[in-house]
Amino acid sequence: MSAGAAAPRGSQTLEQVKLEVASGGEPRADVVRDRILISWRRSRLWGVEPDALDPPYDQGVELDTMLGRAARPVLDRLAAALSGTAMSVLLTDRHGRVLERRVSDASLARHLDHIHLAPGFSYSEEHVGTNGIGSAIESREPFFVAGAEHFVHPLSGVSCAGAPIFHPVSGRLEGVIDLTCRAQDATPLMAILATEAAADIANEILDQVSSAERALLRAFLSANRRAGRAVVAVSKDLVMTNTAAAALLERADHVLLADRAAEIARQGRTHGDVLLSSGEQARLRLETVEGSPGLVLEVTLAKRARGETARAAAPPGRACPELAGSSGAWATTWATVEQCCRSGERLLVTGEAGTGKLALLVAAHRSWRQDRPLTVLDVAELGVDGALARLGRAPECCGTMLLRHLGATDPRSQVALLRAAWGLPRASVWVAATTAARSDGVSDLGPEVAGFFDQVVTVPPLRHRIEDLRELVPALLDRRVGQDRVRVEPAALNALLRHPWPGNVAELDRTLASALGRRPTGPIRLEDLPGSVHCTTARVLSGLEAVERDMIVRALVDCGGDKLLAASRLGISRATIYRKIRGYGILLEQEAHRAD
Ligand SMILES: Nc1ncnc2c1ncn2[C@@H]1O[C@H](COP(=O)(O)OP(=O)(O)OP(=O)(O)O)[C@@H](O)[C@H]1O
Repeated sequence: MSAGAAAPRGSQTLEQVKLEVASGGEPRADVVRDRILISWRRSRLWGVEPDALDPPYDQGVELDTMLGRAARPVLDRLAAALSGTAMSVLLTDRHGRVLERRVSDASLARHLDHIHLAPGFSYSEEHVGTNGIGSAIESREPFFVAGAEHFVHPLSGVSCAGAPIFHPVSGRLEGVIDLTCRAQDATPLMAILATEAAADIANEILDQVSSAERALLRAFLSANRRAGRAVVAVSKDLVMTNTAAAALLERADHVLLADRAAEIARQGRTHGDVLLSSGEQARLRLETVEGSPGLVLEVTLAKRARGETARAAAPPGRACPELAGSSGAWATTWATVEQCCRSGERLLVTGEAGTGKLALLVAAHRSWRQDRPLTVLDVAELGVDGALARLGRAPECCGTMLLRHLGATDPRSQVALLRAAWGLPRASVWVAATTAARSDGVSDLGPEVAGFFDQVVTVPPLRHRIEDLRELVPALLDRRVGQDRVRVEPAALNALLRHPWPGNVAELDRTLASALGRRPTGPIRLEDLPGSVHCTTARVLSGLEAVERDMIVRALVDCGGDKLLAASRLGISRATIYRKIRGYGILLEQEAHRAD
């Protein structure tokens, strides 16, 4: 039986139209189905060649995964039902890599081997062009491709129908279930079967979802029914939002809320405030969920005076005049530091490395105690004995005493240092300390330390106030090369704005220094930025991997984003460069633009 969709329409054959698309032409839309035409255009952009079939192979297929376990009974049922027919069933991961194949017809099995439609091979659109698996992934919908509708000629002998499998709770794409047969045996029922099988697998996943996640889901649904306002559920791996929360929150807020909620919960509180990335101040109500480490949050915007704008409402004070940044989160932090400096309250400043903890304290000193001496004791550099000795001589200092990197020593020594500092006359010496907190908010301080301080403030990581980057970049460049001498081109700025900055402002400063090394007089372009900025992977790379990543980024940039050319320059295969691009999460120029 023929599915009919592959029949040529109009005077041109599908092959002629395809060749026209492959060479950059724009054929009449009525000659080929719209979805197929769009997919052909994507295939051309991926650099897929119509005559070649060269899917990359990765032998590390793992089936003892949530998807593999959920799919097994469905594959068994489907394979039993199709036994004796010339129809195959395949399961792939979310990147189109075949995980499992069931086929009872020996001749079809040989043909599938011939076209590499077998476990380990990737059938993503990026690698083999239009096909039921890769095109279902790209379109996020069931996708049927009949014979000659495949972009590459070697696949025109088969027809396939793929259906995406979505996680029933998080909505994330998990994989694809696909039915493939010889082109002449295709039937429209294939798409229906694949769609039903995908739904069955999603149900199996739901059954597998741990009881903790189910408890979280139940609590989320009940809060959603009850609250009538924005509700968010957060756990280590997932964030669920109701419609009101989805309208209120940006993607960056998800991390922000998860971090802030964990912080509030650690302090044993059920309410807290958070500054959203829009600049709106929001109030959080936390609900712990029995049987789950996840939390359900109700988010309410703080009330504003009529006519007041969000940005004006958020920062309780002005931004620090000496430092770059005017986001609400930064202004709030500065307001606390400034107020403590003014009143002499003893302050502990925590935050991830390089966020600007010391910079804030020094700026506060310059604003309010400029005429008095400033002493910075770096515990990491001086050691406990060195720092204690300097504190012993400190009574002459009637200004500001900053203990930097307090967590660099053990808890007993921390207390010894604080006792010594607390011996300084409070009326004349302002004492503050900084300590690093990891990205999960945990700091290296002993349990007694917080009790020494009047106030504790956490400097938000740069990724939580990423809008400040637009001010930080010119400020940091000015400091290195002088007023307005170098600017950053928009594509490069976009790449900087997309980077998560685990090393915060200090990492941004190093990145700009490295770019200036390449182009001292600017303007700084995308290709001047180090490899780390072009990548989205959160994995910590080994030294060798970092070198390899940088080489690939540089080759891609030199070749104007042409992956094939870059692969031949580097002497690696097309499949390898695609695998590396995906593995390192390398962001190409056109993708950086697309994010605008
Ligand atoms: N808002 C800002 N404007 C301009 N420069 C900044 C700003 N914040 C930080 N910097 C610069 O970034 C670098 C790192 O800042 P700083 O040393 O204060 O961070 P830190 O959080 O104290 O670091 P660590 O965790 O290593 O102790 C410094 O060069 C600092 O001058």
